[in-house]
Amino acid sequence: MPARLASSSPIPDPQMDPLTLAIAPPPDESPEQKTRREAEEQEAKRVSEAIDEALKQERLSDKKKRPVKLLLLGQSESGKSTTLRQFQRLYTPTAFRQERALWRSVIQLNLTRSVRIILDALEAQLAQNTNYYVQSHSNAYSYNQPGPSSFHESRTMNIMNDDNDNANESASFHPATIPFSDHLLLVMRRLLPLRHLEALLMAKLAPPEEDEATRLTFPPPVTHPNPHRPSSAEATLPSASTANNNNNNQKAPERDAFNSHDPTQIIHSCREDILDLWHEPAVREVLRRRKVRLEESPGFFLDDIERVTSLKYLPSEDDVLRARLKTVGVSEYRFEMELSAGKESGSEWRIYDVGGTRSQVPAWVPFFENIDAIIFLAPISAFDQTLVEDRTVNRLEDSVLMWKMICQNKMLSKVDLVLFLNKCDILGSKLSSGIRLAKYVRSYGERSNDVDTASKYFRTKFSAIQREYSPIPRRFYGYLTSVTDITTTSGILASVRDMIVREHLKQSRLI
Ligand SMILES: Nc1nc2c(ncn2[C@@H]2O[C@H](COP(=O)(O)OP(=O)(O)OP(=O)(O)O)[C@@H](O)[C@H]2O)c(=O)[nH]1
Ligand SMILES: [Mg+2]
Repeated sequence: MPARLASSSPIPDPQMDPLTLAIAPPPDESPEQKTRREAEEQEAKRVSEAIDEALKQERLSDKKKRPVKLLLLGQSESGKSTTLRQFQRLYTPTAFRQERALWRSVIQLNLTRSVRIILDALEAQLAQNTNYYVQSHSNAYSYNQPGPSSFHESRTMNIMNDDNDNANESASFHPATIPFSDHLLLVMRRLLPLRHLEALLMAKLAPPEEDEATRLTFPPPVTHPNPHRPSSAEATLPSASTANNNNNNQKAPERDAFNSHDPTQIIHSCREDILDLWHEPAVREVLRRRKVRLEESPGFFLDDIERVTSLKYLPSEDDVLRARLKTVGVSEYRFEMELSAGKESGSEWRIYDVGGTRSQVPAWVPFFENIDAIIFLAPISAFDQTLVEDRTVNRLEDSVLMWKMICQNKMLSKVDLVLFLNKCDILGSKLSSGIRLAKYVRSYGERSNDVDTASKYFRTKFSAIQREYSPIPRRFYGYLTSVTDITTTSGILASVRDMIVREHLKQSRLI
């Protein structure tokens, strides 16, 4: 920008600073010289003002072009990546549909893991059966002695698969045992290869230090010196961020990965046994007694065995939303929002999806800058669960602490907060199965143990924390969600999008 010229002064003041003195008119200036000088000064002033105006316009249009930035926060398994996938499904539907095939391995791993969890529970039960059988024979145990807590709640069952009739008879009175039919034992044996398959898929979809899949596709074949130890860079999720330009990954990774150990083949050949296992009443009883609630766990596909184990299985949109793939690091998803009438800005969006485990929380901070809105997910169904990374911490308490931390963060004081009280579907099934919320959340008191009352109670609590902890008053939007549900989530995301675009536009006009 050119320096502005001082207005004329016929007699220079000797006290003036050197710059003013230098540009002051000469003391002996003639009337013609004065006229010319004043015209030049006018012109310079006009140019200076034009430059100022151009800069202002440029700043304004930069701001208008600024992408809308949305950050997804919340603890691990709260539903951040699922929410991101819902955005993808709604706003880049073609890419989302094309990517479905890539999810097959992850879903196969999810299913295989559920089977392994059942096998583990059955083996533990078998050991317990055997234990009581041995005790009944060593005469060292009286059935009248107090036992484990489930002991008195359980109904009496027989130990089967025992060729000693007398022993079986005496153990049959023990309530902590559950009968295993010969067929069940056979099914368990025949499903053993799935343990190996789980390990094989894990080696492909997760780095060695992780115990869950963290990447969608297999790493490129053998560019790394040791193919069994992928680098940590490879461990980061290839991510939804590449929704529009990820087509290179689409060359059916399974084809080259397992020639002789094709997971699809292996899983398909186990189909009948998996079905038998899942529908066996004794298995359900073992799971019930051991409080293994697979239906409410991430990546549950046991109600879709026939479909998921078919040789031509292609994941549906719903499957992709229900699949579990842990986020490591931060993934960015960019997309163009269709322009609608009257919306001159906010067409480019960037959504940041972060990993939610505790060790990853510090990595969120750099993404707090220039954010338009945050969607914070609190899974309210987790009131009776603890964190995977720290079994001493209750998940609901952790969500509340994290919510306080976000509300009171000064860098975020002007950011709009959207709260998704998520997993309401699981909350509903837990409460209707008889689990009492008040047992875990004392302040819930005598309120009715139903999903409507409970979710509204949580909304009031989270909203009060927001009001109390925000450094300055701000806009807050709270929703009760089940983000795996396509119908309800589409409506909620459309409202959230409209709100964010409206506020983004207002900010652009404030410059
Ligand atoms: N039933 C049900 N399942 C849900 C809901 N939201 C998410 N899930 C499932 O919960 C699992 C975890 O969800 P993610 O979206 O991976 O969780 P995240 O917050 O991204 O977790 P990290 O990546 O570890 O931080 C997935 O299998 C989802 O399908 C919900 O509202 N209801
Ligand atoms: Mg995630």
